[in-house]
Amino acid sequence: MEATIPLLKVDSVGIRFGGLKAVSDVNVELFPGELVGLIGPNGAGKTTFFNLLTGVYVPTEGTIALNGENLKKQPPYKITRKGISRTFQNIRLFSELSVIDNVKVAYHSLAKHRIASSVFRLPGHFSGEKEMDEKAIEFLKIFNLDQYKDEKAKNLPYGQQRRLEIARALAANPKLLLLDEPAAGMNPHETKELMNLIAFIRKEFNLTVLLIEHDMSLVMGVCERIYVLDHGQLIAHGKPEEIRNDPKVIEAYLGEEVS
Ligand SMILES: Nc1ncnc2c1ncn2[C@@H]1O[C@H](COP(=O)(O)OP(=O)(O)OP(=O)(O)O)[C@@H](O)[C@H]1O
Repeated sequence: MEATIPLLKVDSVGIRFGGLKAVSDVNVELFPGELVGLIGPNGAGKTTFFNLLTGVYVPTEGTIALNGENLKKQPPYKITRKGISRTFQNIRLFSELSVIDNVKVAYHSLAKHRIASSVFRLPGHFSGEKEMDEKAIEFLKIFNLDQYKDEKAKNLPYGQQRRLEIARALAANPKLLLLDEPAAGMNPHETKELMNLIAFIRKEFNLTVLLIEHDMSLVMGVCERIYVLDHGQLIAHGKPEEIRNDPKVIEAYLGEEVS
């Protein structure tokens, strides 16, 4: 089932902020095609871990390798080019740009570092604006957003903005997609649709997906494996049923719903 060579290998990674070990001695392996959850109580270090994977923070200890290549000290735009894309806990769209331009920005982030300013210039691998538009509309169609392509991103309802963020991340052609609470603020119907969509794009684009999510039943329902962080350390990892019954996880979530 699992390939023997991990797509992502995180070895004893950690980072300190002053006296606080926000992430400490974390080991994670993701294999091609997996859909894996990263859970943990508030302040456990989940978003910091994503920031380490994407070059926003440089680890103070340990190594991160994508397809065997060490990513240490690579800036975020280079890591995106190498195949790691993400969404953010708090939506970070270019709110004044149109929906389609928000997707096209992803192509430019592949071509060069100057993102917002370069929206109307052409990266080398597209022969023209028309081809770029067509490709962007293909992505928007997958997320049922094509009819809003000329709307400013800020005018979309919240759930659609969240979907647009994923469309943009996907347009950067990732191997590994990191989703930081993609269903936050969505109603149960939108959440279910989103999870189906994530399952669909994973297959369609041969993605590996690492998903931070607070909704336990959702994580347990869609993820094949789950890592659990608490106070910056991994306290458990395994299949959903193993995680659900793990005493350390239950203790970390004391008072919260685990299943
Ligand atoms: N840039 C920073 N400087 C100082 N402390 C930070 C910084 N970024 C994160 N932290 C701290 O690191 C710890 C982990 O934060 P992080 O946001 O990664 O947790 P989280 O698991 O994503 O939490 P939540 O579920 O609430 O989003 C927290 O104590 C946070 O205050």
